[in-house]
Amino acid sequence: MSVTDQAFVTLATNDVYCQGALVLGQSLRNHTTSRKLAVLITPVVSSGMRSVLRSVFDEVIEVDALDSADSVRLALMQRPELGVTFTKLHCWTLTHYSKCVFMDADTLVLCNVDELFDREEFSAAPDSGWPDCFNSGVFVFRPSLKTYDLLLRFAAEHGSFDGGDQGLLNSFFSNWATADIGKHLPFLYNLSSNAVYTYVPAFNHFGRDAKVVHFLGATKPWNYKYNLQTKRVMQDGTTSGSFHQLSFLALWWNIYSASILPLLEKLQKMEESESEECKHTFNGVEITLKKVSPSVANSLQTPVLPEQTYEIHPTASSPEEPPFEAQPVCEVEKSGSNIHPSEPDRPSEQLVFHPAFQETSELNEVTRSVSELSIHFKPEEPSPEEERRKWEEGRMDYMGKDAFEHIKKKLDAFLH
Ligand SMILES: O=c1ccn([C@@H]2O[C@H](COP(=O)(O)OP(=O)(O)O[C@H]3O[C@H](CO)[C@@H](O)[C@H](O)[C@H]3O)[C@@H](O)[C@H]2O)c(=O)[nH]1
Ligand SMILES: [Mn+2]
Repeated sequence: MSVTDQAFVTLATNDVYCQGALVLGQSLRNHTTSRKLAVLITPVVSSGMRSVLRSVFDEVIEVDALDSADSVRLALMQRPELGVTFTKLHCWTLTHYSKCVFMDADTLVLCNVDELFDREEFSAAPDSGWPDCFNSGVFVFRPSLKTYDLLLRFAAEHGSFDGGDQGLLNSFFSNWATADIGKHLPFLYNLSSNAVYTYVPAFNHFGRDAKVVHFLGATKPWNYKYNLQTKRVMQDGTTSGSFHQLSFLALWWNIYSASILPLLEKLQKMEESESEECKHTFNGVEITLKKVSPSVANSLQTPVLPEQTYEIHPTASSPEEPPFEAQPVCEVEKSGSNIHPSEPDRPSEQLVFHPAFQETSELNEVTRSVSELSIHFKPEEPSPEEERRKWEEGRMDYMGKDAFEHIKKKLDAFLH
């Protein structure tokens, strides 16, 4: 029975985070939620991505990155670092819902979590870094313009101790840690993927009951590459991960390749660039499918069946990026079913067929010839005028291209 006045809400301020929102939305659908799905976006999200979002979410709601409550707005304009934070707060304006569950775009549900709607505002799970604070990646709230206004005022007045929404919300709902244990969601509803290795025995003991995985931190699932043949996440040389972490990442990519990629293809026939790869290009995002050259593909000895555990053939992927081999990640199907034996959308059931290649090749050839899937963030180069304006406003990129070492290099080049 569907409940129309309650919703899961997420946020994607750009096309990159949309990839996460889509996988989250699809995971909620796969586990047959009875609630509505809503996504907040900002004006920069491309029209193509919006139409893909609409096929997964019931509502795609555009909000301004900085708008609303005029008196507070000015004060907030002085604090550009609160921009994204502020955008998350817009979820309180969704007053056509009586109760909502906010979920970060970098979360993924592993089973139906509709029971979260039995909780009251403000319920959240402890943060693994500082358990007296809650993590703001999953929380139960009641939309209310009054609360929204109070939050904006609070933000303008006090800022955020961590510069993000989590610090702000923890200061605002400051009695969360002590007032009502009913508002402490079990950690299983917001399992940070790094907790998998920070407390291994606990993960081994409780992890099978995980309900929501949260890929918090700098490296998101879409920053990895995925091998479609082996259904493994490929290691980029700088990341290491435990078996379970990689399993969760593989699950993310499995949903992405099985359910999201076909939606993107429907929208836009894959652009065949060189013979080697196919690309989807959105606003600042490029989704790439790399093909293995036929000779390499033919050299694969093992038939590619998703249920099978097999060794990765090193030539199956690009030489500079060896697939992750230290852990038996190909067992992701098994590990998944260990966690929730009865869940329907475990990776093993999902096979990816790429229509762009189907016309020319047989099934096996398809899975053999499409090898690597990756998403690239391509920020648009700011114009010289824009750069100059930033300098004049004192907004240099001290850590990046305006770092002293770079400026020194330029000076040296100039003086020589
Ligand atoms: O450019 C961005 C950045 C963030 N988001 C949204 O904001 C959420 C939070 O950002 P995220 O990158 O997921 O942050 P975390 O790595 O999860 O870090 C923590 O710190 C954040 C800032 O306080 C909190 O929002 C998170 O809940 C908390 O887990 C994302 O999931 C998205 O929904 C965007 O849409 N665009
Ligand atoms: Mn997050």
